Amino acid sequence: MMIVRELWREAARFPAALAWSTGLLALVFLTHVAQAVAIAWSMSAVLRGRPEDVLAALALIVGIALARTALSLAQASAAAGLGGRVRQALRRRAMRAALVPERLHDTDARDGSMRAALGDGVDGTDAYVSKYIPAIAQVFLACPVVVAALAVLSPVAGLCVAAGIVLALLGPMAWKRMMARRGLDHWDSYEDLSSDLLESLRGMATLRTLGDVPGTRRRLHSRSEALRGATERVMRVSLAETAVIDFAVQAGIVAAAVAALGHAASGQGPAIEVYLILLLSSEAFRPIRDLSRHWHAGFLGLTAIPGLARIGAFASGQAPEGVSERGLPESGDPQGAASRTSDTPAGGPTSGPTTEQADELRVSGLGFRYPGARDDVLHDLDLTARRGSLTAITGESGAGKSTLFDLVLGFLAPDRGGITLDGWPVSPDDVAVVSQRPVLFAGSIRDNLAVTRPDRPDRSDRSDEQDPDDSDLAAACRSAGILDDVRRLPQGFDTEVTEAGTNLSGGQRQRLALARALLARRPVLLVDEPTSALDAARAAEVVDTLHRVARDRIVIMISHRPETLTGAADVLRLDAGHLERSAP
Ligand SMILES: Nc1ncnc2c1ncn2[C@@H]1O[C@H](COP(=O)(O)OP(=O)(O)OP(=O)(O)O)[C@@H](O)[C@H]1O
Repeated sequence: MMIVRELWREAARFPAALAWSTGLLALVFLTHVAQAVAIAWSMSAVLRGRPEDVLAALALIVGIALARTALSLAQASAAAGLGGRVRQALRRRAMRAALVPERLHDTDARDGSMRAALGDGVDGTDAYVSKYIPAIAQVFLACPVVVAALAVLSPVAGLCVAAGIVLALLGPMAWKRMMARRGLDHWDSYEDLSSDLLESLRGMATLRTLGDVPGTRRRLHSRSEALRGATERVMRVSLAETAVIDFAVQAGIVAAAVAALGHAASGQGPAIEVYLILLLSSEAFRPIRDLSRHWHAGFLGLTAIPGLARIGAFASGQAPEGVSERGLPESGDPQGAASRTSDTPAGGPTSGPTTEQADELRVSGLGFRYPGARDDVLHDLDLTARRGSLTAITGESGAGKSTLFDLVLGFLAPDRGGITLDGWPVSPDDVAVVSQRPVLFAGSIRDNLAVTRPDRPDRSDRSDEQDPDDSDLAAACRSAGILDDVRRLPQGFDTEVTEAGTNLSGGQRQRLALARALLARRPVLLVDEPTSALDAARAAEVVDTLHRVARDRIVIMISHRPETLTGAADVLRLDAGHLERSAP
């Protein structure tokens, strides 16, 4: 018997479902015991030449079998419900923990590991939660009752069966540590393979141009060999546990059979008692056999527990179900976190702007150092960006420009100083951003644009061509210089964008991202290298757009291209974390 505390705690968050599933399992077990009694009765009736008792016993056996079928179906459904609710809670919690700004800066986190933990890792817990936990409860509810009944019939048989049960439960604990270690190895190998596979798929074009496809194939092959080896080692330990349990079960049954024969030979009671000792001693081990079966089926999944703990899937406290640890209902969008991508408004689509317009964004005495770094990235930065004209920031690679943006967006918290908007601390809801590498999602162009709007219509309510907001979309696209491109597409705003926007050019992606940010109607717009993917003519158009946009909102642009700096009210140069004014 193995106790995985994290999963017990999770299952206990659904006490009604757990009790229902366990109760039904106990009833199913009761039908097995009742059937054993009925069989013993029918056999002794045959022996005593009582055909009417034989018929009655057979009818009882059939009735019990039918009842068991119905109970087993209900139990399977209850167990699936319990497992499903626990998986849903784990996934929801893990997503909430994963989709936070801090993760953008977690250099250790790999997307493949996260995908593996959220997918297979969470699913892997199902067998333990839905089958193994109720089976353990069944052992403690049912076995003592049957052992007590056996002890009444034959104390020796009762003792033998009790000893077998104790050995079956405690024996496997002897190598619990080894199991945990091998389980950890297995999950690490699995995560490594998943991460490498995802990275290879994403970077296939680069790998091909670098001529590293065979090398990648070899790397993946060695990862998958490592996983195979780890899986075999894990399964060997799991099989050893099954062997110990089987040994204890068989030894217990044989010893009880010997006791039953002794009982018969000494003529201590009627034949039905001998049959009962034989049949009940076998039934006493049924919950143990179930336990062993479910353990073996679910053990591989349990190796994901450390990975799930790493990504924050387990509840830290004991908040009642339906209420998260932060006191928020566990439903709906995880705090808008999913929407906080690098080119959406920092507050998520549903929060909306706090104010449509503001006059001044002020950065005062801002200092920041990355955790574990030796030096500050930004040193006592002062900067004021005003509505009405564009503020440009330039500087060498690594000077700290993106870090400054992340601080304004609330993705990072300053160590010193602060950032205010018209005198108030800036909120993520005030800021929209267009990043260097805009992220587009699979869906139509309309969906990609509407993702940022506070008044985003429900997809299901949309009547495609007559969408009343099309004028807004068109205006934003015109301002971002992408409207003509969209109109030239076969289905206009309804043209499907493939995953990551790969069916659009880099410049089109950037201009769509700009249109999306404009639609967010936030008082502050941060733009990171908006022209890096554009030719000179397009770049000039986008910069003109930004100048226009800057008339009624605060716009800060990072740019390396000197020609884009012309006309900016303020051009600031970041040099190793220090800000200095530079000639436009
Ligand atoms: N998550 C992180 N952990 C530790 N150091 C980091 C992290 N992100 C960035 N840095 C470091 O902080 C410094 C500033 O990085 P930042 O990305 O802000 O520069 P940048 O001016 O935007 O560069 P670029 O123009 O190349 O985008 C760099 O030295 C970088 O190595």
